[in-house]
Parts: sequence; C-alpha cells; structure tokens
Amino acid sequence: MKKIKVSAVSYTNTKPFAYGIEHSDILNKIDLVYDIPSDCASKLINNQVDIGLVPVAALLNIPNYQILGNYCIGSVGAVNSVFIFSTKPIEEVKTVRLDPQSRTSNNLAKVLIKNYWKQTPDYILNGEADAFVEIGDRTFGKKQNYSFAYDLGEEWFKFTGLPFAFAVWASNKPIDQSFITEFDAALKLGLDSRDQVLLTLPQRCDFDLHDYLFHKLDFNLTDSKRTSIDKYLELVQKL
Ligand SMILES: C=C(O[C@@H]1C=C(C(=O)O)C=C[C@H]1O)C(=O)O
Repeated sequence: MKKIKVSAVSYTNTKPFAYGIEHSDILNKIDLVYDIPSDCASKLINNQVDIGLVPVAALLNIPNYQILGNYCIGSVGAVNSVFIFSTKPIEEVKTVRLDPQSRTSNNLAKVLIKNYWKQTPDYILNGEADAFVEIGDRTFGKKQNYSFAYDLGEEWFKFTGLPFAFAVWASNKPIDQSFITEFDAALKLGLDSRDQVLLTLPQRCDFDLHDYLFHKLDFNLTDSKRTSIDKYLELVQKL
C-alpha cells in the first residue's frame, strides 16, 4: 500500500502527538517528517505531503482542504509559547518584526493589533523593531526578559471570549475515514501518555514543561475552537 505522507510540527507542543504516532501501528502506513510550522504549511500547499499539522492561517491557501479528526494545537487563554515581546507597551510600538517560522501567530498578532489594540505599526521580516512575534520552543524562559510579553492565546481570549487553535491536522485530498479514525486514536494515545513524554524531554528550570503540556496547551478540537478558527480566518482576510 502506498504510504501517506505526513508533515508534523517539530516543536515540543507536538511531542505528545509524535509519541502516539510512533507507538502505534499507523506508523507503518505513513512517511512522517517533522518541520517548522511554515514548512508544514508550504509542503501541504505544494502537495509534497498528503497531511500536515498546519498553521490554521495556511488553510486559506489550500484548495479543498479537509480538517481531520478531533485534535489540534490550541489553548483556552494563555498558551505560554506564542508572544509579542516588547520593550514598550503595545500602544507605543511603531514596528513589529514577524517570526519567519510562523503563519498563524504572525496573522494573529496583526488581527489583535488592528482590531483589539487598534494600532497601525509597520511589520517587518528582518532587522530592528520595537517588538517582535515569536513562537515555539525558542520562547521558553524568555517571558521574564522583556518588560512586555503579550501571550497571544490570552489576548485572543480577552478579545473574543473564545479558545484558539493555532494548528490543525489537515489534508489537501480526500483521506479514508478508517485511516482518520486510526490516526486520531494514535494522537489520543500520545495525549494519554504525556507523563511518559515528559520523561523524554530535557528538564529546564526556566520553563514548566508539565504545566505547558497539561494545562497551557489544549489539544481538543472543540466546536468553540472551530468557531474561533472561522472568526480568525474572517479577520485575517480583512487585514
Ligand atoms: C502554540 C504554538 O502553536 C503553533 C503556532 C503556529 C504558527 O504561529 O503558525 C503553527 C503551529 C504551532 O506550532 C507554538 O508554536 O508555540
């Protein structure tokens, strides 16, 4: 049987999913690679893979996409790994540098700055800026280094009252329901094994990995997260 090509996020937030897949028979049915989120997106857009854990912002660029299963990378309020770091309050920020590894959070920053904080800074990709967006493991332990650290999961919750989904499992072609069911079961196994996953991670004193995997990240793709994705994508299209 031809293997299904899957691109998953290479950050700690995906370790539970990776553990579940790697400890399930489904591993024999897929070719699995780990990529930074922007590459998960481009690989699914360019049809280099069949399924990706893709930044939700990229869904706008995938014709006929299908969101698969019941799990995502999300949060209900603070996520603790998606920030705007700044030396000034957001109302005084004139330039914001975006994170090249991100698709969702760059746009989430723009949506919140426009609609919630009602500011109009310039956005740059390189160089010095008053503030910058950063996602993933590179943010661990950095919160304390900046006078202002805006957690974008938390700010989205304050703005909308909704949880958020940063990335979802999506395909660019129809996938058999039996495969999706088996894939979802593997993801659940991983979430149920988070205590074992934590034993495999290098411990750090500046960041609480247990709190991150159990309490900050919220992996259930609930109806309110689906509503939130629709609202977010609508606002991204109006940027
Ligand atoms: C919570 C996170 O969610 C992520 C943020 C993404 C983005 O901004 O495009 C994409 C995938 C997820 O890894 C994180 O990376 O810290």
